[in-house]
Amino acid sequence: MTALLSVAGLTIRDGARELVHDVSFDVAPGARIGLIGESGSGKSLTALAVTGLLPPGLTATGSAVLDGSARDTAADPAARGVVQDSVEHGLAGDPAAHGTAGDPAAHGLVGGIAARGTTEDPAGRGGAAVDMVVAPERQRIRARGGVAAVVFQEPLTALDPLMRVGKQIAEPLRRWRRLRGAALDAAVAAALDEVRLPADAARSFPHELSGGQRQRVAIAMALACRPRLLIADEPTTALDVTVQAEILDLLDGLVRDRGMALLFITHDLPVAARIADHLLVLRDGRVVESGPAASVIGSPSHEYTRTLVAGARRFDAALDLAAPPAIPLSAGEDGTPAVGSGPAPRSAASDGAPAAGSDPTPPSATSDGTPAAGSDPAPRSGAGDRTTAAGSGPTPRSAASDGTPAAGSDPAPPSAASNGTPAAGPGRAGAGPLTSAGDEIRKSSDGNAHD
Ligand SMILES: Nc1ncnc2c1ncn2[C@@H]1O[C@H](COP(=O)(O)OP(=O)(O)OP(=O)(O)O)[C@@H](O)[C@H]1O
Repeated sequence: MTALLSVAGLTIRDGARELVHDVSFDVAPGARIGLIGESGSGKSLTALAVTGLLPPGLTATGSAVLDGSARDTAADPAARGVVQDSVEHGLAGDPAAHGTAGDPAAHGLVGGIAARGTTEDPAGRGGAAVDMVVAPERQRIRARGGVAAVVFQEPLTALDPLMRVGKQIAEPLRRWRRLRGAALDAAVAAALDEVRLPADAARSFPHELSGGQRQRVAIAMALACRPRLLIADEPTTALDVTVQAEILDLLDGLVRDRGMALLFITHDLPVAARIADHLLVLRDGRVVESGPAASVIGSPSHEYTRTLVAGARRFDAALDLAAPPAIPLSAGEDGTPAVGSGPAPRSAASDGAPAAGSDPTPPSATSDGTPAAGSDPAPRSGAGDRTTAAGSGPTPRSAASDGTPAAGSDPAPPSAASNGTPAAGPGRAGAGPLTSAGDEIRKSSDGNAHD
């Protein structure tokens, strides 16, 4: 199967200084790859290089081929020759355009999608493979629009502060899918609905939305281009922990429903374990370990990965210690139901998005578009070896040589709190339904090695 993204020997330099060294991996259609590593390990630069958005001053060698040739031409306008062209607004999510790209202080750089606006590809070459390292900018722009879209950590700077979000979502739909009038309005409403925002959120300005709502808008904009690969660079890091979990759930569902491939960048192992099938562990600009998430987590072979896994286990163990005593689930003597015995009421999402099935909650703007009284403008600051991604064939990787649990594993079983409720990690969105890889973090903490 042809890879959607094939990265080979990617090396990124700042003058003579090597920031990313000889990184290689493939992302097959539908694969979910987690790129994990500590701050400064080169995750964001890798994402920027593969989307052709490296900041000025940095150079890349090697290749990063985005291949749109396998696109579904019936569903994909780009494959019919209508492709994205350029960043339209000064504030569109192109880090290079802001001069903030690569600035470690900016972390996620700027949020949103990598490119907006559309044009026609007169030659109808939207489906061609493009090496994002060496291709001319015009070709890279096409590939960004037609094949891959990016969601960054901070959505606010991706959004034009003076434009209602509906108009911002409409832009790629209008230009890219050539929708107009009622069809365009309906598509905007559908895009908002897909990210669980009510239709009248379209009339809000970005500052009238919460951070989670803004990230939903950025996701809607990214998906409007119908990309086959979504690159998400720490998309939940700037959000509080409950909102993180909701955005992760949303991304998880959208990627599944659309059959997209996902390159998910995070420093948070449980988050990566939850959303990715295959992990690449990056340290000091090098891939030190890669393989199916379950085996990387269950039997990490590199000392650095073992440290990451041990750290995640310690979080769970700490929560076990802090868990409240068990509360009996039986009814009280007076017949009142015991705490926790009833079904949890459905509530709106903590970022203000309505719970599935609930009535849409009006956003903070009134129907005429003016900010609602009391609406609170949210204060925001702004291995050298080739890896085959999940979905493109099994990657052999070694288990710990003697089969013993990883160094630093805690003896305490962290799999559930003492009252039987599932453990949840502080400061992370790993709570909730985990992939089997995520479960490995918990299971392997009982001292059993897993493969
Ligand atoms: N524009 C730039 N010029 C020079 N060095 C840069 C530039 N951008 C990033 N770097 C350096 O490259 C290295 C990798 O940075 P990168 O932003 O990719 O790390 P990261 O793993 O994404 O970290 P974080 O999780 O903190 O975003 C760091 O040492 C960083 O200081």
